[in-house]
Amino acid sequence: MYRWVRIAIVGKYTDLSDAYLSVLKALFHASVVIRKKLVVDMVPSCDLENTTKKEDSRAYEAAWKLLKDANGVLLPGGFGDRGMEGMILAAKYSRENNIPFLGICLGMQIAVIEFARSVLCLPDANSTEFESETKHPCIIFMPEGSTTHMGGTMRLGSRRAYFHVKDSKSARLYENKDFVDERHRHRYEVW
Ligand SMILES: NC(=O)CC[C@H](N)C(=O)O
Repeated sequence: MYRWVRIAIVGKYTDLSDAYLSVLKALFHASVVIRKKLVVDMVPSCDLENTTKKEDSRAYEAAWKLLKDANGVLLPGGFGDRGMEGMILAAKYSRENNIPFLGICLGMQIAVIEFARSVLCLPDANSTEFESETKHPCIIFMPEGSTTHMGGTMRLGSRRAYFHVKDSKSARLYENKDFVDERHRHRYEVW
């Protein structure tokens, strides 16, 4: 048993202290339940990328060390393509090394893109948020949204999601209920 639990949050807003406040609070509550001292390392996703390796090798090494020292990796939400490839690298590293991983919002979409690229052998797989003409769109703009209006196109607030696979890991987390109502805040979804 470790006394500590080290979680790496790999995101693009790591400079903004309150950007991931709710995630930090949730991690803290979870650490109390499992009686471990929580250590959170903020890893700027851009720093995991090859461009940083060339431009600032110390930042690159530091980011990878934090990722490799983590007991768990959390990819939080976000918008736009900056730092996206670094998040994909973090998802790939976690999957290939069996590191407990949680992707929230954008983080979950990133995990889907990474799986499509690495496991389904679709190297061009992407979200249309980052590459509108991608050959293999696996995250797409939601049909109920509008491509022309920026305001009011977000799926916001409570939405019902049904579990199609009984006794899956996520269903078990919700005590095998038939559905859950969770808060949403996004424009894109898994195809
Ligand atoms: N909340 C989020 O992380 C948003 C994810 C993604 N940018 C979308 O709009 O779907």
